[in-house]
Amino acid sequence: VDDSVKSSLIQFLAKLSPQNGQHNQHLGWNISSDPCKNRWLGLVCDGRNVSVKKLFLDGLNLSGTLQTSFLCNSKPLLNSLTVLSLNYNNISGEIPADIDNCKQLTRFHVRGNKFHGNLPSSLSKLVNLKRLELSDNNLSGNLPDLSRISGLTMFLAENNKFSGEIPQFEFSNFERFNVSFNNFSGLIPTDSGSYFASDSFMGNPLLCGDPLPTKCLSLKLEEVKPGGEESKHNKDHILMFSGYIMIGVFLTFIAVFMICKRREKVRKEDSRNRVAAVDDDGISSKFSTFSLSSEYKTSKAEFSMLSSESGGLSSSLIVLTNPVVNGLKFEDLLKAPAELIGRGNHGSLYKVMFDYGMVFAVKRIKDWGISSDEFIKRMWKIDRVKHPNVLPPLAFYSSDHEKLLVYEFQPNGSLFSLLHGSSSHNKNSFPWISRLDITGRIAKALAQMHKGLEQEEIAHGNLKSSNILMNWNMEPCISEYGLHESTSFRSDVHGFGLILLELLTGKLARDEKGICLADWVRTVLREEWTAEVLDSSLLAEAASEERMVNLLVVAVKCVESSPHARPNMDQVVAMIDSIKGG
Ligand SMILES: Nc1ncnc2c1ncn2[C@@H]1O[C@H](COP(=O)(O)OP(=O)(O)OP(=O)(O)O)[C@@H](O)[C@H]1O
Repeated sequence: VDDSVKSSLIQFLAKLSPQNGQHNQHLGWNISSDPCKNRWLGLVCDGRNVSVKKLFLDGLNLSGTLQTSFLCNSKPLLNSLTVLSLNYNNISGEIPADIDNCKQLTRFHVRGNKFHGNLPSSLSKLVNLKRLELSDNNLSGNLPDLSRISGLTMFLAENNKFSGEIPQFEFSNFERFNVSFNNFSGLIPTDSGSYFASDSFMGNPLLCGDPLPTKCLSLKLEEVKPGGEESKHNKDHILMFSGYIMIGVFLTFIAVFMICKRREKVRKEDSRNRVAAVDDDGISSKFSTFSLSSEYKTSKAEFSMLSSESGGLSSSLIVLTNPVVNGLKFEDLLKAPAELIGRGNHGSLYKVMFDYGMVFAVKRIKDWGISSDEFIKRMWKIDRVKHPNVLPPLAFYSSDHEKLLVYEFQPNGSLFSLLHGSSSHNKNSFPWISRLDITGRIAKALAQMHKGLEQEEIAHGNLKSSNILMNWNMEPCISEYGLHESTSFRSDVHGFGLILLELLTGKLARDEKGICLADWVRTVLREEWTAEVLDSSLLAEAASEERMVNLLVVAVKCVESSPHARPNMDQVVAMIDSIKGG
């Protein structure tokens, strides 16, 4: 990477972190190293490690100003940068107009900062933009004509002070849309109501039309022609329109008031039902609930962590295993706003957010008959074995009835979502070389965990692609190690084999009809040993088919029906190393 790019990046970060260079140090950004080869944190490069593609600087407590000129006036950075993500910091000032020089941007995220002022009209020139996230700032004024950006699929702008009309976006393309709690006015664009519920529009007193309950009669104005007798009608209509607006405002206030009252009632009932927790110092604290405004096309539930399933915690032993949590208290965790992001066979997963920008993933384990003491011992044993590609729990809570694990939230999704999620249609972005790299890293991490926990006989127990998370650097991290009851190392090998098959075939580990991928691959290969099973996007690459087939052989060994016929993870690592070297 050019020296000019390095120095632009460093200056860009320095403006975001004005007090001192602590962030540069913390993230390893220094002019004598290479951003790609030396893996500067928060930065993702292209596969050849020559250009900087993505910047993820979320939740770092950055408090300066955004000086996009360092990125967007600097060649070749302005042509390579596709993602600029600065969510959950304290950045102030305005969004600079020269951002439009970063023509390749597909994602621009500044949620949860202190930006103010109008959005620059140049933002609408970012024609490659897919996701724009501006929520929870003090931004104001009219929106620029963002409907010009035809590929936009996500627009989140709730909790700002935007005014004027909502542009006529192509709502059918949108996965997420939210403009609630602003000062938008006028008619909600037609069709939007069929894609998004009232939650996406509420809290704008002058907004009317479907899907809000406030009926909108502004269309009548357009029917009035100017001049003569009609101008009297015109005035009448304007008066009538103002009357309707007043009624609309009144109704909206009533609706918002009723919703607040209902929430208050639910909150009171919840806290009454909950048991007061007593922490290690004997301090009593009540749990309270929050709920975030829903912004999902699919109706995703959002909760405080304990609002949905808790029957009350019977004990309050907390063990923090990692100082990264910055003195976080258990009750802080319970009080913070939380969003339920998954309910699997072995429990639920919540995304928990704090005011100061830390975001955690909290796993609540379901139906595991292990005693609290046993669980605590097990967690300490697991905590002793570390690998950079294994996500360690930061803290945990254990009672006989309740077991919670706190992890750092990983913003880039899982290997599962990368392979099968909505954005996975562009398989070119997941080339063979990255897939091979991921398999090598997971295999090594798993081998090390198996070796370190051999005596204790603690395996992962539920290895699958949704438990492989992509960290800020888009490196894979094994999550939820050892959280399962009956486990064996050879069943982890089977799980790993299935992940290899998913990576090689691009198919789900179990399809909609319940057919296991391992069975399907075995059936096809029994007929004829063929590369037909491989993901077509891999075959389309000019990469070595021989290496893919060799990896397929490893995968098939790993998913042997008899556990004894499977290799151990050390053997798997050796096989993958020889494929990589070959
Ligand atoms: N630390 C994390 N950061 C971000 N996302 C996470 C984190 N941990 C898990 N997830 C994601 O949250 C979703 C739900 O996780 P969860 O572990 O509850 O489900 P699961 O792995 O499908 O089921 P289970 O492990 O219970 O069988 C998954 O898509 C997973 O990839």
